[in-house]
Amino acid sequence: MTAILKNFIGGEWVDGSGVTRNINPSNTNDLVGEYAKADKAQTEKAIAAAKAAFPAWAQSTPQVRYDALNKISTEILARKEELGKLLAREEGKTLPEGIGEVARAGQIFAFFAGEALRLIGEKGASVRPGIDVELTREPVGVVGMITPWNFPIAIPAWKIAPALCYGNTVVFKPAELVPGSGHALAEIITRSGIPAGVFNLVVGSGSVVGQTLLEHPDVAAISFTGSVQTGRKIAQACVLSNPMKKFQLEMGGKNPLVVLDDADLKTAVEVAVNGAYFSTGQRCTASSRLIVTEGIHDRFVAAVAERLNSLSVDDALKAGVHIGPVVDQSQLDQDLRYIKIGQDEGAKLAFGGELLKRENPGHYLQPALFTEANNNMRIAREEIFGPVAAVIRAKNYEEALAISNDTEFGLASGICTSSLKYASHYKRNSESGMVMVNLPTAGVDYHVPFGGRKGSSYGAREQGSYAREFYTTVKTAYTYPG
Ligand SMILES: NC(=O)C1=CN([C@@H]2O[C@H](COP(=O)(O)OP(=O)(O)OC[C@H]3O[C@@H](n4cnc5c(N)ncnc54)[C@H](OP(=O)(O)O)[C@@H]3O)[C@@H](O)[C@H]2O)C=CC1
Ligand SMILES: O=C(O)CCC(=O)C(=O)O
Repeated sequence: MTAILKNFIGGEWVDGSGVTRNINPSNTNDLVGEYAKADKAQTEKAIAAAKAAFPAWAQSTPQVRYDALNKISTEILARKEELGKLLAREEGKTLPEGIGEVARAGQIFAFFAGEALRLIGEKGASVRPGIDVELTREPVGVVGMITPWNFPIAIPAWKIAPALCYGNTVVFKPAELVPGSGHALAEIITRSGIPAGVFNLVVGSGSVVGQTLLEHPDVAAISFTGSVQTGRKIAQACVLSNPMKKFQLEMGGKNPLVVLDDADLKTAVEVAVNGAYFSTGQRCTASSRLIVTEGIHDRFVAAVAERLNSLSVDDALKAGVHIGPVVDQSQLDQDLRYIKIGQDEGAKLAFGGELLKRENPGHYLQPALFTEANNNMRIAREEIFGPVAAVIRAKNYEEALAISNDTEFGLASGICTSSLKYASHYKRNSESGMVMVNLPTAGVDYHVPFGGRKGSSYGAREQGSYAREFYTTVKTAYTYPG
């Protein structure tokens, strides 16, 4: 029997009013851990603690914030193998992917440690004589963070690190499905020397903990990553709350990868397979639409199928595994539902899509490749969020670009080509927030902005120094020295 891991509220580890069980998707007999589940009253306590801690933290020096963030980074990086194993065990990413995600979280904290020292204001002259104008950035206040299950440490890191860096206080609600990495991160943060109340962890459901954060007048801002459906609810709640809350939403994608006749076939296949299927396709940046021109189409499809056939789908912790399990039964049901929808719509299932049996009971799905799909099919329009991609044939670059942009989403996009002309044109005309040339649509850097357009994102960009737009508010001060 392992102990129930507690929530962290106002500088203390506290019991919850229920328990969340964290199950390993590679082996559903394996209980990763049990976590105290917070209720509305405890969430309100966390908000009150964050509110009380805000004035002092907002006034803390850049050195204090640098030291805390740097300490967090150092511990995360020192423990990346152990934490990566926990992540792979609870979410189903492969071990190298899990370790990579943990390292990314450590690097994000290091980046924002430095960023704390770089935040300086601007001074200028007024249009009126004898008056000075100063622009400074101030923290926003208590920030509520609602995060998804697919990046259980990197996404919390890229919200919590900038929030603390710029002087905000935090109430963090990880996805209930994968509380382990969030809990481990919280433990590390509590050892960083930040004062009580500056950071609070409340594990619990979206409908209770999440909703309380949305409704509470003392929460100044909400940073959310997850589904479009929940994102819309969050937007409405933030606008209706009094006072209105600042919010940023990172939601779904239906990311296109264009493959042109002049692409290097080997590169295109690796880019497509990595972008569409690695991390079990459970990335908002995954390439779920492969838009391929006539001249390379058949060779590309055959080579992708051959590559998929060579991949090992198995327990995320086993050495040599390329693709781990789907995160849970409900996501697996969704993936299977869409595979059936694709077949019913007339697309051809050219590879995979079968449930797989492995040594332990887990949610194993063979990566699925559809061909003969068109862009009006539901499998080409709706986010599936699993190891499923559809190849759409295009006559030429112009048609490929039009199909690529014909979507309600606009997170990431990519093109494989050896033509500078088409690469440059695509970078300029692709309606997405992040565009890749001869690189997978998924798997981005941590020091530059992350975010999309259209239905994928709302509000200020995350990551890099652009994160300050969300986590600070600008003050314009006028002085007449007399
Ligand atoms: N863009 C992305 O990165 C992601 C997209 N998705 C998409 O969403 C689909 C469903 O995944 P799911 O996990 O259900 O996504 P959700 O959008 O439901 O969950 C994301 C986060 O929002 C919380 N939440 C849910 N409902 C509310 C609410 N009413 N108020 C406040 N917070 C809430 C969840 O809490 P709880 O702990 O209760 O789940 C979780 O922490 C996937 O199949 C995929 O298509 C999912 C994850 C990430
Ligand atoms: O592709 C990446 O590196 C990040 C993807 C992501 O943030 C997501 O899937 O939510």
